[in-house]
Amino acid sequence: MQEELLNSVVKITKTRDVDSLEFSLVSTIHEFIECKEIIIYKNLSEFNSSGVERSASLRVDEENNFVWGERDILTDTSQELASCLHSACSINIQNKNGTEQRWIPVLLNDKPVGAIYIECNSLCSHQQVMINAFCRIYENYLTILNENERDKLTGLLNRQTFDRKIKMLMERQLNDHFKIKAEKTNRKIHDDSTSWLAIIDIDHFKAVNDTYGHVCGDEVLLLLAQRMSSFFRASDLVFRFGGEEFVIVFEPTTCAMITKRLEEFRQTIHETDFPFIKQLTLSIGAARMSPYDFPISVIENADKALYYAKEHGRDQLVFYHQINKKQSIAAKSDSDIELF
Ligand SMILES: Nc1nc2c(ncn2[C@@H]2O[C@H](COP(=O)(O)OP(=O)(O)OP(=O)(O)O)[C@@H](O)[C@H]2O)c(=O)[nH]1
Repeated sequence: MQEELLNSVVKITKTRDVDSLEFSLVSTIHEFIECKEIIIYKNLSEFNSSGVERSASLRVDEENNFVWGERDILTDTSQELASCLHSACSINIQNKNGTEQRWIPVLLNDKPVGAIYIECNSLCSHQQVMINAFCRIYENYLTILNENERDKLTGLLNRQTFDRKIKMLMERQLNDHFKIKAEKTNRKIHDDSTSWLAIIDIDHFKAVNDTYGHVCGDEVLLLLAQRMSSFFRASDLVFRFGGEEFVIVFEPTTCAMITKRLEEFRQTIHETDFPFIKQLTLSIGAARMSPYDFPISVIENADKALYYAKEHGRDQLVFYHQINKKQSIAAKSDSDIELF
């Protein structure tokens, strides 16, 4: 038993990213305690977003099959989960049928950033100690991984995390794509719905630093990052790519919807009063991300669109698929001028 326990600790601490850590914790708890359900919840308000995410989850169905759940953003949470996240205290309910439900808070720097839900038969004291120990190991390791995955200044996901997250997203998208293809006869498909990648770059940021100093520049970056986290959905991934450049990867949606969201954000920032500076403007380059694309080529496309936006007056959103059209229109009007 002791050897098994030690092996489990080795398994948990072997992971190198938060997603694998969550799966490792859930499967380890399940190995030692026969649970009906285990769920890891994330409190998104700790990452400047709203709501609660149901992250890794495992359920045992009526035929005793293990079913891993899909990630989901919850619009409504149970009262017990809400008070566990609010009070940072464990909540335990004993049911009449001999089962129990537990919500154990997960703390990061003393703040409740999530909770672990366990539904199982009544636990003996030895099992309770073990569960609490696993949760604390998870919490300690999460603190280290979180520091590695996030940018120190803004708290957004960092450049290093991008490659791994994007690979996972592309794999998921490809699976969904095949699933949808298989179901195509039964479902109405929005063919325009794909993922999108946008690069958001602050205009003339060097002037902000040069005029008001780096501390003010840092404050502007932090405020903009907070705005991004609260404006976009928690399921959209926001990265600080470096300097004053941010990358957002959007869940599948239509071109019309993504245009509306990005334009609204650009306009909101245009109208926001930042400390010291009168006005901050953004240039945005965006590109479609289909399941068969290489991430590097999607970034290159978004970067070309961003370059076009910078070259053509800044403070605007440009899509990669629009550039050729815009260029041929410009070439046409140039030749029209030459004719006269
Ligand atoms: N305060 C602060 N400044 C940063 C940070 N990282 C990069 N910068 C600054 O960001 C500025 C980027 O300048 P440029 O690449 O010339 O871009 P820009 O002035 O925004 O001009 P355009 O992008 O062409 O509109 C440089 O002055 C960097 O020093 C940071 O973490 N904090």
